[in-house]
Amino acid sequence: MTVNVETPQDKNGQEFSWQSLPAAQQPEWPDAEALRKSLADLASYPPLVFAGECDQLRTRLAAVARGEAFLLQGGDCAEAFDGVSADQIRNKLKTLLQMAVVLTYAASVPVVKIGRIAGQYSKPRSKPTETRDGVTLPVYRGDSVNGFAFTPESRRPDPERLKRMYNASASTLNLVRAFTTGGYADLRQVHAWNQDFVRNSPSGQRYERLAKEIDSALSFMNACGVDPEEFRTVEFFASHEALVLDYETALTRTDSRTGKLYDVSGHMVWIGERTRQLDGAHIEFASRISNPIGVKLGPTTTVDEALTLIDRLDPEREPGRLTFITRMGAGKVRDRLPGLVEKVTASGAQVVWICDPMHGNTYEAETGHKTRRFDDVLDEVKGFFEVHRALGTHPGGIHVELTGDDVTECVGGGDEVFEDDLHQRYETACDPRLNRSQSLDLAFLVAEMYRGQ
Ligand SMILES: O=C[C@H](O)[C@H](O)COP(=O)(O)O
Ligand SMILES: C=C(OP(=O)(O)O)C(=O)O
Repeated sequence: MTVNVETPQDKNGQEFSWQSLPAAQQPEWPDAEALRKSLADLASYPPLVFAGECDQLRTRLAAVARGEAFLLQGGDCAEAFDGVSADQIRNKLKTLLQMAVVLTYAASVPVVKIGRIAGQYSKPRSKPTETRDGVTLPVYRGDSVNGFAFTPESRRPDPERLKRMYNASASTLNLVRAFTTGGYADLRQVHAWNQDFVRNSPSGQRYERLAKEIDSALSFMNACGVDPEEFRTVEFFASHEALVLDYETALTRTDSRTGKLYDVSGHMVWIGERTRQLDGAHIEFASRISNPIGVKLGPTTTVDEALTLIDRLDPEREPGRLTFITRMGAGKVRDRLPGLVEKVTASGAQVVWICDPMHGNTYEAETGHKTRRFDDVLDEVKGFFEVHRALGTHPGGIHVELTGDDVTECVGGGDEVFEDDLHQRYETACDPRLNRSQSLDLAFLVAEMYRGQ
């Protein structure tokens, strides 16, 4: 399978259709010539993923849409260039693998695994600027655009960063591929993933008990002569928000097999709540590429918007093409979700429904930290399951912001973090993430809900 490397114009040398439409949340690059050079370089770089892999993911997501599998999508709120280290990548992957094992074993369902990884470097923001002690600077928009440090130099958008994003994504993906296919993700390693964790965490101990059961099952199968390849490697996909369209456009290429466009910066990309305007560039972009697409749906989404998004993004009604990632908030999910699911289902579309229980549940703690309560996260997932149960539709998965490190960014969980603890390890560059223990807690609770479904 090959993908041609073409410049980011269509075959007639014209701009792509989305390039003339209004695009929300784009950086104001101060140096047009530097931007042009960066994008020309990016357009000459090899693809990060192959079109055939994106198609494979679409097939897996079709199984989720049919109710035969569950999607686990998770990772950092914002990846950072200085987070591209073997330890950090391994910890994130380990957490996702442990969650997937819990879900697969405890809920007896195949789990499709997608990281918010190897490309999640750009952030939409509520305000274009940030003010501290009377000084106002451009807001941090992710490492792909500017620096987190609060100085004029650091906050100046720099298009060289787009190339750093490509390189950081390439290194990350390379290591992820090595971990998932090179022995680390072998199911016989279920204990090893937990080794540094088990002694001091209730969820780690619970996981250890489950790992022992898996071990016995594996030994039994081995004794019976069953040792399939699926136990040795893990299929893992990369996703990010397609936000900075200059970058995504430079990585959009024509698949030589089919002549179709693919965004080869990640297997799946999603369009965020702040950029899903029906007449905007992001939706037009998503409608032209053939990757599996996600769209975030917040509590103000109308049925008409959802149906129009389906017409625009999934005109062929192809299961696996479109994933709706709902992020209503714990207090609204039971009220806002049923109408959408009911009308979309009645329209005949077979989308994947997954729940992002993070973005509708953010609040500011008294300490000034942006945080989320584990109980709210859990309650939104519960509400999501309740709605789908009542309508007889499939609760297809979860989309979570998490890290493999023991940060203190969200409050609650079995190994409880209190608001007063938030300052201890508050390391996110944008929104608060579940730490490893909270992520495992969530996986166990979601597995119970799924079984109950
Ligand atoms: O991750 C989501 C958004 O980028 C984030 O919630 C925006 O945060 P802000 O409201 O601090 O700009
Ligand atoms: C910005 C994000 O979410 P939303 O678009 O739902 O606010 C995100 O998932 O990083």
